[in-house]
Amino acid sequence: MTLLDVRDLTVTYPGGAAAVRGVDLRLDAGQKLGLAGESGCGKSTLALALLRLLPAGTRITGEVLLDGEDVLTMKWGRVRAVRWAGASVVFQGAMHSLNAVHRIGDQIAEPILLHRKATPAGAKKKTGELLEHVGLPAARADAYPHELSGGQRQRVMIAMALACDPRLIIADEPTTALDVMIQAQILRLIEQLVADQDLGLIMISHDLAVLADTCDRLAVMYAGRVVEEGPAQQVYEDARHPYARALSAAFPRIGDPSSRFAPQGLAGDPPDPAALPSGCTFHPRCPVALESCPEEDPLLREAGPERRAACVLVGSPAQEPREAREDPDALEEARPSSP
Ligand SMILES: Nc1ncnc2c1ncn2[C@@H]1O[C@H](COP(=O)(O)OP(=O)(O)OP(=O)(O)O)[C@@H](O)[C@H]1O
Repeated sequence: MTLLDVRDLTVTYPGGAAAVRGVDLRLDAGQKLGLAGESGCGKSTLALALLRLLPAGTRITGEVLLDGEDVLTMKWGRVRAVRWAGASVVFQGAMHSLNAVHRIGDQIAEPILLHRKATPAGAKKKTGELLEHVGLPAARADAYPHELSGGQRQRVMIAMALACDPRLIIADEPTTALDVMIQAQILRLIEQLVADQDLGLIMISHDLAVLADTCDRLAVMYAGRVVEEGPAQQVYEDARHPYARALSAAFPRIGDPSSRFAPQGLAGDPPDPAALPSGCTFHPRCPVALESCPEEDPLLREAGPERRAACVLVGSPAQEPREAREDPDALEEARPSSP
C-alpha cells in the first residue's frame, strides 16, 4: 500500500533559487528508501518539505500525499499532528537536537503528553518502553544528554521519533559523527524497528554504500532533482546515470575484499542552485557528456524494471558495454569536441 506519494515537488527558499526541482517519489509501508547525493543537492530540503518544516516564506509546490492526504494543503493544526503521528524525523547530530538542560525522559514524554493526550503516568510508562525498545534501560530516562555517549543519544533521538507511533520515519544522516561500530549498531536498530512495526523509512546520506546496505530502494539526487532511482543493490552495483556511477565508485563497500571500485573523486563541484548549467545540469562534470548535453535537459526515463534514470545515454547503444565507458580512450571519444 502506498504510504507516501510525492508528486512534482519543488522547493524555493525565500529570495533564492529552487533547491528541489520537480521531484516524484513513492514509498510503500514497510519500504526503505535511501536518498543520496553530495552536500547541497537538496536532500534535507526535500525531507523537511515533506513535513513543512522549512523557514517561513519558503515556497513549496506539488503534492506530498501521506496516506492519501496532501500535507502541503492541510491546515497547520493537522500538520502538527501529522508531524509526530504520521511521520517524524531523526535529525543528524543528536547533541544539538536534544535540549541539554532537560532529562531525556521528559523530552521523550513531551510529544506523548501533547499529541497523545496521555496522563503523566501513561507518558512515563511509554517513555520507559520506548527506551527499552531502542536498547537502553528504562532508568536512563533520568539522565541528561551530556551523561550519554553519542550512540546512546542517537538511540534517544530514535525513541523520540517513535513516541507517537508514526507510519513513516525520516532519518537525516542518522549515523554521521558516530564511529563505524556504533554506526552499524544504529543502522541495524533502525532496520529492526522499521521491520517490526512495518514503518516506511526515508534515510538520507551522502554515503551510497551505507544506503545500499540498509535500504530497498535508492534515489540519487543532483542539483535538486532525482537523477536515478531503483532497487538499492542494482543502483549501487550498476548505476545507469553517470553521476550515480561516480557516487557509487566514491563509496566502495567497506571491508569487501572483492570491491570492484577504487575510490575516485568526481572533478568539480555541484552547481549553485542560482546558476545552474544549461541542459543537463551534470554535463560540465560528466565524463561521458555528448555535444547535445548542454542543450538537452533529460527527464527521468525507464532504465530497466522498476528503474529510472535521467540521462540521454540511458537505453541508447552508447550505454553498453560498461567496460567501454570506463576505458579512458573510450571516454575521450565520448566527450564533446573542444570548445
Ligand atoms: N534555510 C535556507 N535558506 C536558503 N537556502 C538554503 C537553506 N537551507 C539550504 N539552502 C540551500 O538549498 C540547497 C540544498 O541544501 P540542502 O541542505 O537541502 O542539501 P543537502 O543535500 O541536504 O546537503 P547536506 O548534505 O550538506 O545537508 C543548497 O544550495 C543550500 O545552500
